[in-house]
Amino acid sequence: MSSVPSSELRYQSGFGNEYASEAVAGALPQGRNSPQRAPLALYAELLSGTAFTAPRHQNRRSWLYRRQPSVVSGRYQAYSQARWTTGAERASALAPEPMRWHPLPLDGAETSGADFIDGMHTLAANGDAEAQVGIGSLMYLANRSMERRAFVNADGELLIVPQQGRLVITTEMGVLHVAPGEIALVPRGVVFKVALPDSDAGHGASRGYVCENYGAQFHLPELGPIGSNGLANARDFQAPVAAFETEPGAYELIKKFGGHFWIAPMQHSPFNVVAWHGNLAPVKYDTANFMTIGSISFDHPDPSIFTVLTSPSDTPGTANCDFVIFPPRWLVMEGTFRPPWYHRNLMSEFMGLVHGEYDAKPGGFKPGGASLHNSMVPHGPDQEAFDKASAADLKPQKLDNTLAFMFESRYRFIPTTWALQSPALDTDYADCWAGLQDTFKP
Ligand SMILES: O=C(O)Cc1cc(O)ccc1O
Ligand SMILES: [Fe+2]
Repeated sequence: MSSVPSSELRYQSGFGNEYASEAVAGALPQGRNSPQRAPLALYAELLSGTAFTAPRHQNRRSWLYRRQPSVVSGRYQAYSQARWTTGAERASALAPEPMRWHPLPLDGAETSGADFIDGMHTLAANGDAEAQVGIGSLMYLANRSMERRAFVNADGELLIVPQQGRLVITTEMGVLHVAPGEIALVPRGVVFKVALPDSDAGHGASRGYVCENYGAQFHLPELGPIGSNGLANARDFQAPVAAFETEPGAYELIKKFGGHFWIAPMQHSPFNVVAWHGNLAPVKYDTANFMTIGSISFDHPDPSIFTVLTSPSDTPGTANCDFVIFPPRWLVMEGTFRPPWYHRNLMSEFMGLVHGEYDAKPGGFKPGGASLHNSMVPHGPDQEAFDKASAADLKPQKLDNTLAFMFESRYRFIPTTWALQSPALDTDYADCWAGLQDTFKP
């Protein structure tokens, strides 16, 4: 990729703004998108991530100026990736139980020789990609970089949350370096590949979480009374600068299309975009830049104050998916039980832990694990957390060195058969609440 050393990597700042970048000076047409002959004998190609007629504030599209248009590729054949399923599997009734998975093993059969695509596993999903509704909650376990192999997803955008191992995400629009603690968002239809520099250097497998969003694109939440600053600030999102590969030779392009996988040979690199402009772009974001807001008086606020990105549904305020983080923060609430309350919610909650401890489950929820509390399934702090927080001296306390997150959806998540049969399923999860005795003192 015009091999850019990471120290020289540059990014464009912002979320959903009009970016513009050229890897070769003069490659971007000026004053129009589609001149009779594009500069430098490039082909102009439009990539739209929304309908042409989507309202202006939601409309996302970019113009790519490339050495050959995307349509130049070999024919597609079926490709097998049985662990990456799409949408809700409804084969059997699902018990209304809280569910949890231990960290998926990094040295298991799933990982060996797998790259980011082959190592993807759907744990739970809802909705239907054809209907452009719902999300999948996935985990990748991989130890091999994608080299002359690229991927494109027609079924949704991918929100990538690395948990172990850095990622180098080469996209048509340039390169993103993404480390645990950071996230990346790759729009539907953008071709990319993922290299695993830590795995390549012998530091073991790479693992992380992915939200495959079949619905409306993620955008920043409204801030309401918070005002014009705070939470994830648009400025802290980083889009790549244009870069293209120069090495000749063949590629494989894997495509996810209608829940099925396809593979086509290409005689050239799909990373051949010399310049681009527009507001549809992959981005990365460092969660360390999240301006966290909390209660400075009393009570535990709703976790919606931790929303980084939201994918709306057609019911206002009732998201297809909210991406919510639980970052390091101070707890200062007075006269308050500080961890999450016991609760039953309309919304369904899939959670993961990047590192550290989660305050509602200090022992049982491990980095690389996952939990699922579907709509109206009761849950809350485990006994250890309840006992500690009920007796705690309420001086200011820093929850440090931690990053949990939640994919929260209005639609119930259906775990996959693979996830239900996995040895990582924590069949004793509900025991963490079993000791909460009736201590009523009338
Ligand atoms: O269940 C959970 O751990 C997630 C969560 C956290 C919180 O602070 C409030 C509500 C909620 O669902
Ligand atoms: Fe919850």
